Amino acid sequence: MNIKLINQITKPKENFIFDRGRLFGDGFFTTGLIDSGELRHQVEHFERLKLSAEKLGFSDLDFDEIAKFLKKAIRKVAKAVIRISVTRGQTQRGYAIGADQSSNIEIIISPWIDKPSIFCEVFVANTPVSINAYLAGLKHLNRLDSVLAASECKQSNQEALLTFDNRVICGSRSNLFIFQDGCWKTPRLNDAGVSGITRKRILALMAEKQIPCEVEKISLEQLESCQSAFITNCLVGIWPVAKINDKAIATKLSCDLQADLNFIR
Ligand SMILES: C=C(O[C@@H]1C=C(C(=O)O)C=C[C@H]1N)C(=O)O
Repeated sequence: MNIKLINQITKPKENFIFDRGRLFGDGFFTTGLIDSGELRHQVEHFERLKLSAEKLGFSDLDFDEIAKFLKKAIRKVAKAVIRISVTRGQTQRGYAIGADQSSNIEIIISPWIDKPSIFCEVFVANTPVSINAYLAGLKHLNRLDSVLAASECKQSNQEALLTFDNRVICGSRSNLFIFQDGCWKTPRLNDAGVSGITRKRILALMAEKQIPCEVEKISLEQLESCQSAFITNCLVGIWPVAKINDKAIATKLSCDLQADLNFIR
């Protein structure tokens, strides 16, 4: 544990690390896969960053410059996980946003670790999802609900599902698809959850191949009675579910869909 004192009364010029992202979660991010020196689906990742910047009022970001920096930073990276975080930069104390904000962009490259097993197991977390219709869909830095839900997992092949008011919204680090009543379904994210890049790609591929998929409210009862399910994010791609709340479920439909979409993460 580290304790640090930043006393701006006795040392007003002390170099402080009042980064708004660290202090208030004032920022957003995206996580992706570097393959052969390139960020896979970079266009979609940058679209997401631009959408977050616009929604949260970040006006000083030059995405061409970020792309140039990124290209140089990852050009020799064979395979890794990348996280691009944007915060509203340094601040004086207090929530109000100063006029002279200068965003901080942090690019973290971490070792690639593939999913630990072919199938995953999901369960309904005790931690409820955070509800906020204005922030819904954004991959902003306020991730405490995901942190607490993920801490409920006992094994690396588990995913905790975040719910609210009998609705399943998403996983702590993923989106969810279920097959129920003859159709694929994924939760509507109008008041919570993260609109994942992989989720968006799969919805587009399904539409292109005329595979029906509804974006709608999904109840706990629908989750428990579904015929198949999978979770998605940029690192796992499509991860078929073999157990829901410790009850075995068929994986064939999810595996077949992966083949039908010719899906590559
Ligand atoms: C939280 C990050 O990324 C998310 C978390 C995971 C994970 O825990 O496996 C994977 C992808 C993202 N949804 C991050 O710090 O990169």
